[in-house]
Amino acid sequence: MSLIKLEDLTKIYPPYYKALHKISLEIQKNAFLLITGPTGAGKTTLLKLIYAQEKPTEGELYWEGVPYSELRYKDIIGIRKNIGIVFQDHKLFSELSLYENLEIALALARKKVKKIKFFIYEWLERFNLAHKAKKKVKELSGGEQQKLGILRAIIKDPSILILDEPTGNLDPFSIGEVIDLLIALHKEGKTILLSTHDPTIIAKRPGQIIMLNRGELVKDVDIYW
Ligand SMILES: Nc1ncnc2c1ncn2[C@@H]1O[C@H](COP(=O)(O)OP(=O)(O)OP(=O)(O)O)[C@@H](O)[C@H]1O
Repeated sequence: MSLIKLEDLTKIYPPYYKALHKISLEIQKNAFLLITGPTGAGKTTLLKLIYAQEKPTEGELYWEGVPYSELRYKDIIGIRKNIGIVFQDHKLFSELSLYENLEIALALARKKVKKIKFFIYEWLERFNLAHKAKKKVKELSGGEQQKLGILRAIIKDPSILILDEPTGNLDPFSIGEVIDLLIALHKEGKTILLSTHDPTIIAKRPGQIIMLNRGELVKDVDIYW
């Protein structure tokens, strides 16, 4: 059974803007799915529907076979515990340090960690940010903030990572670093859903690539490339 199934999903924003039109897709556990397509194509909307942040106008989503429309609030909270999400505008606490942002992420996820300082520094090291641990987020470059946004999503150890354009502000070197990290996390068993325009990431082909255009799933790019 697929982890997440989308069936004929249509999303219309008021008054009548069709952001997605009859999208059907199955996402398996441990998939690495790249969602690409031009700006305004519906990529963010698709990820919001999967995260249950928006509801479809028509169609249905299934989580391990259970329709989203039958999920109660507490079930949705349960699902979200398994998901680490990286927003386009990363939503970090800019007056707090990198270390404090990660500490808060762990506390909010109610993740108990022995030797928390060591744990956080190990992750910062893996992202090449340990030397900046005590700096305030507002003192970081845009790219460093994006890396921290990804790290904050990963540190609570979710089984699924949803990343919406996570490399928008990054230089080519940092994009390479981030994609290699995501590939490593995928090998460790994570399911990764990533929306991107970035040619470097698409060229790496870490998994299945789908393309949206004006809300339509125009092609499974895997078939053509
Ligand atoms: N809350 C909303 N209300 C009305 N229209 C919306 C809303 N959110 C998105 N849209 C519209 O739906 C369409 C799809 O938006 P979406 O953000 O999903 O695209 P995208 O592919 O992620 O674009 P980008 O690559 O620029 O982030 C756009 O035309 C957008 O203006």
